[in-house]
Amino acid sequence: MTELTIRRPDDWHLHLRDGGMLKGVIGDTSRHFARAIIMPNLVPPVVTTADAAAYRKRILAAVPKGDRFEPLMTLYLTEGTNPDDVEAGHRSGLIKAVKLYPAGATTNSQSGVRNFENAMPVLERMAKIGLPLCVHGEVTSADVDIFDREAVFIETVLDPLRARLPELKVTMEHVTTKDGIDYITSSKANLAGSITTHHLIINRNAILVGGIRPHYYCLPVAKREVHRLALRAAATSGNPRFFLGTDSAPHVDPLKECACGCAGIYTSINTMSCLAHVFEQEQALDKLEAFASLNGPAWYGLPVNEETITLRKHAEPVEFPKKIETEAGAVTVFDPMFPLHWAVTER
Ligand SMILES: NC(=O)N[C@@H](CC(=O)O)C(=O)O
Ligand SMILES: [Zn+2]
Ligand SMILES: [Zn+2]
Repeated sequence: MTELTIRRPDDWHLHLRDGGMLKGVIGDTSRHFARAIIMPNLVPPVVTTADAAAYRKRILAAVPKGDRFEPLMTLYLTEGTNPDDVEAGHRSGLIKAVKLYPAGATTNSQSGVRNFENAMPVLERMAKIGLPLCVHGEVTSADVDIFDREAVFIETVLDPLRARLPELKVTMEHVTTKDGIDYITSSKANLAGSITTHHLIINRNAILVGGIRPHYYCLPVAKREVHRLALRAAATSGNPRFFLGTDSAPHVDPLKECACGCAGIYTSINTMSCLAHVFEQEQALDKLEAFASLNGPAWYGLPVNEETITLRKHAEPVEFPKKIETEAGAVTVFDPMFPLHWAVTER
């Protein structure tokens, strides 16, 4: 197959940041994607419905002319979040999910949840009104190895929470382990998972072999090969519980290339090319539409996109810039370490 037309995809986990960075990255998403779940981990975070409404306006103002893009807004869950504000935001149509960051788990998560008891009133309200909870599923205790943090989170936080609130819809975001995949597959209802582009392509060797490579560092950190293979099997299976969330997370190069670099990989610009490559390798191009365009809307209760995009396989490799320039500074683009031949055809 050398040409594939699918419904226009959506990105169910995206960092757009703000200001000059927002302006520099938004076009790489709106070129291919119709909608995206927008992560609220700004500084300060997007905590209230009013914050989300203002951020949505800034995003729409930055969308390049001619692109149609709908930001799906989320709220950053804190121990002080007001359940009435969350419900009002959801009922108005603005708020599509609430995001749980365990405090200290990842970039800008300082305002996240330390004591889950304090978040229960909001979580109970969400279960009642059917508003999904998106989770960064890692524990943060110093005694848990960083490669085990997802598995330990499932066992000690997620499973007890779901037992206590079985009606709460939970999206386990950026699943990186076989443990996560198995947990989702074996659950009966109200649990789904997003998978990033880069976790389908790299394992932990990419970060550490032959020198330390900060542009492959993200959280949750890439794991062993056995986990990558489990992610690929899940993404290409067609199982409606799994869908694309790129977790494209731009940081300017000086903040990545230093003694204590930020976590995050920038993939918006070449995600669809990378995914077509992966799905072709797995002989599952016929499942790409389910993963990128159908399963996510079904989970979030939204209509699928009516527009389509066409991917074409070129004989010569398709080149992407090594870095994009933004007003905030240069951002290195994810390098899959193999030539890309698939590209979205220009409209
Ligand atoms: N994925 C990352 O490595 N980084 C994200 C935060 C997150 O999604 O955990 C970011 O905001 O930079
Ligand atoms: Zn995260
Ligand atoms: Zn993220």
